[in-house]
Amino acid sequence: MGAVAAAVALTRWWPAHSEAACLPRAEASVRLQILYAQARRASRALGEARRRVQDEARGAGGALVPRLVRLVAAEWWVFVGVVATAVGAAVVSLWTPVVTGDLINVIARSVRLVAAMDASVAEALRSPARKLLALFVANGLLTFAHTTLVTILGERIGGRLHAEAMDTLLWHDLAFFDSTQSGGLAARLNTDIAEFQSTLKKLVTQGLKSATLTAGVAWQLVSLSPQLTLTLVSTMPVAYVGLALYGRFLRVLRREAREWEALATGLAAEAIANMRTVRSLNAEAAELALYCEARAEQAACSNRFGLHMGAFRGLTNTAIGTMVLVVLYNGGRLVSRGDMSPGDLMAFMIATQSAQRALDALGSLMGQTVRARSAIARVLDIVGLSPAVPRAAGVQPATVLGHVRFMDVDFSYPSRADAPVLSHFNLDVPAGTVVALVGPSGVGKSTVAALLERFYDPTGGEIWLDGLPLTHLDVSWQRRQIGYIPQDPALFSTSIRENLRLGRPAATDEEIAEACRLANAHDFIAAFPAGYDTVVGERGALLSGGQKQRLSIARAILRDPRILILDEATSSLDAESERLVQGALDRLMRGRTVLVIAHRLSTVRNADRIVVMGAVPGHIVEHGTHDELMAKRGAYHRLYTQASAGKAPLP
Ligand SMILES: Nc1ncnc2c1ncn2[C@@H]1O[C@H](COP(=O)(O)OP(=O)(O)OP(=O)(O)O)[C@@H](O)[C@H]1O
Repeated sequence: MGAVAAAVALTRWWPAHSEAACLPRAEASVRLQILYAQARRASRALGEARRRVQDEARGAGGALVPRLVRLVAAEWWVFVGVVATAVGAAVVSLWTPVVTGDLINVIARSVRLVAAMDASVAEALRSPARKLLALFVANGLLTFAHTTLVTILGERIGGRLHAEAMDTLLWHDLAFFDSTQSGGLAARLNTDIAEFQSTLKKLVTQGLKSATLTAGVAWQLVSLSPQLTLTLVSTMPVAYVGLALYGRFLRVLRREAREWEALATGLAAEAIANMRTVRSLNAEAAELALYCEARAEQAACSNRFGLHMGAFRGLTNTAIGTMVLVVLYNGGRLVSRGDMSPGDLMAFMIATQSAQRALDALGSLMGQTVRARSAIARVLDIVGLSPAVPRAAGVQPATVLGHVRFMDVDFSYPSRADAPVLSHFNLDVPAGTVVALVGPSGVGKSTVAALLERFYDPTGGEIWLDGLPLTHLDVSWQRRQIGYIPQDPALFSTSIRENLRLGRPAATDEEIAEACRLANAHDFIAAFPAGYDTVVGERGALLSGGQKQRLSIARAILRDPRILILDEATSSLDAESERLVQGALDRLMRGRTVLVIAHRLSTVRNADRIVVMGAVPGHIVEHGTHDELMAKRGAYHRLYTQASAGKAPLP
């Protein structure tokens, strides 16, 4: 016990005093604890989601094993092939020594009779030699087929899991991503699926082989001495229960290590993705400290896991050794009473050793299975998530005018359920009009846009499009009617052409070029050596803010939506870029319903209606046209005059 405690202390001490200890750990620790708490919360949320899914599906295969069976059953023909070839190869290896023995017996006999029966010895040798050759060839063919099929099985199941997890994530609630580290999530999916694939392959290769060998040897044992076999079998449950309990404990340790690992990978991904910010804030050392700290925690957990895994394996060996001893002891008594010959006892012990080797292989495979089980549980947690906004349900009206109404809408973000952002919020945007939302930062302007996009559902009240609640509409259809131009448009790291095609996959090159002309983007694209095939870098890093904005407008033109949301679309641009972008926007806005979320009041003067939001959640302070609001000399007038005089930042 003392040795184990000392080893545990060592595993805690070692990573903390490695390289990471030289770094500013104090600050890193605080942020890390927060991140870890967040990761645990996300993991708990996933666990809860899993339990919910399991409860819902209870009886229809919600638990892990039935879900795994379903996963494997989808590839049943490959699986049957894999099992058949593995069992076949094991049977061949059980048989090979028997036929080899026959051959040796013939050779032994021939040594005695060679002088008299030369020809018949050669004849007698032929039959076992042919059998042995057939077994070798069969073994070769089975090995070839098995290896091929196992690879196919692993790749097909892995591919299915990747696709299902990605499909779930692409449709899942944004609230989930608000509280989950995306880098960690992607990494976790990759490593977890890889771990499951590799264990599955080992299970159906070594596992099946060892299991078949064990069964074959068990049969040999029973035929040698049923009494001794009973002794052997009766000692097994004691060892098994203890080892199973230990296995459960190991799973918990493994999961904890994986959580730290996912956190560390997420931190690395986040730092790499935000490299410019890291550099400009001189945050390299802090990020490194944070990363090393997370890695050190992961290493401590992994070391603890390794320690207990060692103990687990040691216990397994001791348990098996003890079983052998018990058998030898009882066998000795049988021999002394004359109930068993010494030769049979020797054969029994040899067979027991073969069983031990096979069980040993199964034991170490079980260790890996423990890891793979938690890995696949985490992947299935993700696959089992069900979004609050159903993906394909509801009506798809034939025409859309674009009349939007918010009626008594209450909303708070799921991650901050106790902080209402909108309460009893009302807004009417008639079809074809431009409504601007203005007000101080943080009053919920962007939230209104997010709700209209149905990124979240309101907690109270309703949002209507052309007189139909959004919850009655097919969400994909609804989003097709909306073009969203954010302040910092997201571009993918592919060519300009492919980025624009995201707006309308079927768009021709001519249509793309026309949209870019309307968006004042064609000239700058044509000036690039690769033109429309220019790759824009991650998140469009190789383009300026104004260029990205104009591409985003061209994308919206291609989409041709009835409703437009402009979320501070020109606020971060210089005067020349703003002129180009504003020109493009004016063309795009014509004849559509537009919701403008404005920072700069100068950009909303021409709106049909301006809605001023106040600090009380969802409270509309006043609304009207620019002239009406200026004449009222209220909140808008105050904001406008302060902003024009440069006394206050524009809201
Ligand atoms: N994903 C989120 N999860 C939790 N809270 C959020 C989230 N997004 C915004 N909030 C909170 O909701 C409130 C309203 O935010 P919102 O972005 O809608 O304000 P805004 O008026 O658009 O602000 P700004 O003009 O600065 O963009 C803020 O208190 C903000 O902290």
